[in-house]
Amino acid sequence: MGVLNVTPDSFSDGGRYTSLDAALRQAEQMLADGAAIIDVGGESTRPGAAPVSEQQELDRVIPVVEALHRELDALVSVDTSTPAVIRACADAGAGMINDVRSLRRPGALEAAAGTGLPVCVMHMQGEPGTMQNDPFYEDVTAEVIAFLEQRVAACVDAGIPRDKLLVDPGFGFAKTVQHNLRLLAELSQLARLELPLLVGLSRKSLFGKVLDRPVEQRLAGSLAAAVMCVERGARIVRAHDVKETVDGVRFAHAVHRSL
Ligand SMILES: Nc1nc2[nH]c(S[C@@H](C(=O)O)c3ccccc3)nc2c(=O)[nH]1
Repeated sequence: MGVLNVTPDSFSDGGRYTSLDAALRQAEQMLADGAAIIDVGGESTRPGAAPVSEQQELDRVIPVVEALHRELDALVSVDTSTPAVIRACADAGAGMINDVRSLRRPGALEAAAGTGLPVCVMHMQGEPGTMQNDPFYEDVTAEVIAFLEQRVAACVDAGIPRDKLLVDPGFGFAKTVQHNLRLLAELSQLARLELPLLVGLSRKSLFGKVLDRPVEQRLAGSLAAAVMCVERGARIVRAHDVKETVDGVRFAHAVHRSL
């Protein structure tokens, strides 16, 4: 899953793709590099980021989704929590909803159910603006699993078939370094959910803290983590550096096929 940030303040490519043409070129490159999905995000979930209005999010995301669908026929995932954006993106040709808030906003469950699209639900405590203020867990892995089970049940109750759901532990969302490391070490336990596992670690501050690397020097750490996640059952890896990540994942698969 290649990351296409169309927010002016997304931390790793700060607004480089605000122009539609640049976004298309980047998406085309990621597909050529082996991405199966392009994840389009119009709301920066950076801690402390200014909230984006619904219209701003629509203006950023819809033209990109339409162009990706029309020009590249790509499987487009939309990183949004906003019901109006969920509906508009489905109409514009999006193929998947990726909501870091797990459809907890009022109307989001109904909007997602109405689109018939696959949905990824992700663990996060609280909101991006405050989530890193001293997050606490008795057992982070058990609590992430319980949260995901609860969101899966809410989606099924809202009419989203279970076979349209994916789960994601939400690395870097409301978690300390220790929480993230523990969650990765115990990632195999999420197999209990019996749903496809999506992970997103690419270039996150976790690598800055553990490896003391700035965001532009986190490829090695991100690749190590991607391979570790695949070895522990991850089926989709959300990444900025698609070409390199695809090679790492392909190599991990080759090793597993030898068994
Ligand atoms: N499903 C799924 N969707 C995601 N969207 C993101 S935004 C994140 C980033 O690093 O891109 C981010 C976090 C904080 C600030 C900026 C960007 N992370 C995930 C993830 O881990 N899983």
